[in-house]
Amino acid sequence: MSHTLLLDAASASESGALKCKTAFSYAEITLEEGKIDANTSATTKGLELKAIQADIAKSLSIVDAHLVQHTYLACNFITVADISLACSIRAAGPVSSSTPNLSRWFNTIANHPKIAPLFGGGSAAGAGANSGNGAALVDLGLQLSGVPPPVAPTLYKRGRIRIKELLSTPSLIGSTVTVSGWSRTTRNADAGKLLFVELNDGSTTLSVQCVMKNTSTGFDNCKASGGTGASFTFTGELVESEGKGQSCEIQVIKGECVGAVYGGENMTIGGANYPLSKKSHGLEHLRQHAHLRPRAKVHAAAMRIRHAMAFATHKFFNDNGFLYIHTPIVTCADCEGAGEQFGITTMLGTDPHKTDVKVPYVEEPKKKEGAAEEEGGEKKKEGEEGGGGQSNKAKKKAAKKAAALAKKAAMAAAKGGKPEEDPLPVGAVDYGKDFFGKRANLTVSGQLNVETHCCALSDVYTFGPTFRAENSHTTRHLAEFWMIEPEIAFADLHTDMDLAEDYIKYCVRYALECCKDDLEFFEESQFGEKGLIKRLSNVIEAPFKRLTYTEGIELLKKTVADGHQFEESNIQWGMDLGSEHERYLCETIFKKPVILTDYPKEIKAFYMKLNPDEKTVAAADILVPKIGELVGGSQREHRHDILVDRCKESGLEPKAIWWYLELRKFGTMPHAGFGLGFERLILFITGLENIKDVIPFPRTPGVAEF
Ligand SMILES: NC(=O)C[C@H](N)C(=O)O
Repeated sequence: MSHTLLLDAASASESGALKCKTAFSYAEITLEEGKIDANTSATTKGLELKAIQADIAKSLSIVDAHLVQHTYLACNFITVADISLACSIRAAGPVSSSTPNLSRWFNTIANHPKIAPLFGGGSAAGAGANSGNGAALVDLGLQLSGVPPPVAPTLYKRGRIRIKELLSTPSLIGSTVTVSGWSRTTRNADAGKLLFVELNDGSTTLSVQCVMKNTSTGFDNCKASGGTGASFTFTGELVESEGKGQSCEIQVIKGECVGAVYGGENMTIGGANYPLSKKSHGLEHLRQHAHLRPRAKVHAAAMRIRHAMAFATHKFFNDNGFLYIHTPIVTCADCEGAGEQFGITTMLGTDPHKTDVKVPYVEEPKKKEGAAEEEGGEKKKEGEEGGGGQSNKAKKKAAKKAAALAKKAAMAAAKGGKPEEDPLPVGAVDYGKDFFGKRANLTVSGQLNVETHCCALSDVYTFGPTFRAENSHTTRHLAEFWMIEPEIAFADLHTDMDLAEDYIKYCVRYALECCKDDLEFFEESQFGEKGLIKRLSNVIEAPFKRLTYTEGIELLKKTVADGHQFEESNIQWGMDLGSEHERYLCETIFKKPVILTDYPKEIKAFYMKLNPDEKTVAAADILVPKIGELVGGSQREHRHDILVDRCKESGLEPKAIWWYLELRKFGTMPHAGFGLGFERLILFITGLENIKDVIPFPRTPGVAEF
């Protein structure tokens, strides 16, 4: 591994402190034998062994300090820097107990499923290290998408440092730094000669204390800030803190109150009417101030985890060779067939107070002069058809024509071709005159669209907002929510669920590794969950329980027979399980995530593959403690004729999705996919209870204020 490459990778790290003199020469020094490897550069050879060892120890302690706040060396994922240093350390011998973070990091790298076999099980003292094996690197997946360029900001940095970086870089102690953010609290001391500002910039749940003396530039301006919520920029020296509960603080040289809080009477400076004052607020109060709630620790932590999970999602799928497909938000197909879509139209105009809005409707067909003649020579005088009157003969003819058209459309649909449109009933809203020329809706799922790309690009996923106009008032439903929907080619339900389980476990592992501070916050918070980190750790340790719907029903029946009461205790095969049943299975019976498969076809969507028993479909739901259903997926019905039948059985017009049916005509193949509700994943990870608290601006019936 080239040193230059390694140093480049390391310099992409947030901490420049990694660029020490010989840290990366470590690879080439056999410490145990006390001699210098023959490949070592001349410069290194020239150094005294003792000096080298001291330098290495110092370098490793810097790396160790860096790893207090970072999972990996350079990025939030394994890079070439981690692999190379891990290979070197493995070659050199056990990691010293004086560098516990390095030891934790090494174990993480060495136990990575792709690296562990190369490391002979992950022990630093084990045999069989193969740090320079090209084939092994191919196996690591590094070649699949190439190695991304290092993130090396040159233009946008603004000379300020984020508080997370500041608090995790001990080498900054003694240097001059600039921070910007919002005050959590401000406090005067020493008869007004000192000002303490607890500053947070959203990069971490922690704040940094900024101490201003009356001799610092901008003291009076900062003192008149109005307190909690004001925005500041401070420049000063980072020093070790004497106070309890914080490692360092900033002795401010120059401060500026950028935006004061005008929460006093008549918009004067003051905190009286600032809605997010210092005291702790309930979640409902925060929801009512959705524009300010990112300032609250609980929402900020939820948003950081939301970001991390979005990033982890893209990373997981990208690194497994999936392509991200942007499926449309406007659609004319109803994927779930549940009639719960939001329609969109431009026919109402843009002025909400306009009084003369007229929605076009389908009128009775008017007879044109000459047209009647063509159709039967019944020429009428102008005005005769006024009032909607048609002669019996004309009516019959129109009906005959409509019937013929309908037959033609049905035939075309059955064959899978693009049908001609049916004539609309008189009086129906004429969406033909609307923007898209037909009724359009906000999508309820990207699945049908993403399947088209699966049928060419193999493994794909979509991740975007979806909309359901259900009148649900629960803590688990939103009218606008985000869904991740992968679709895999040449795959059955079993592989589909393997993917879902891997993906969920990856997200949990990612959160445990990269969102430690925020998870600890939720563990402690009154709104979070005691034992959260343990619950999450358990999720990744054991396989999810898999059983069929039929087996699940039997277990629930037994539960009722044994005396347990559900709100719905009449458990019957064929019923749609309620959240109480789903939660009982995973929380009480199995105490872990449960994958329930093979549901009755009547309660599932038309596109799910009919099983050989012809009663059930190859569907699967993943039920998790606290939430209930987190994932819903299926193997898709890829046989054309059966799909058309299932479509009709479900009361859907095959012709409305003629293009979807055509996929089964041209090179069909087994494929499968699932949908995971993103907000439910965030509830699962944070331990929060209400879905409205894990999305910036929740949309529920009657609520779209912000
Ligand atoms: N992609 C999927 O399988 C998700 C499914 N269409 C749903 O909306 O729940």
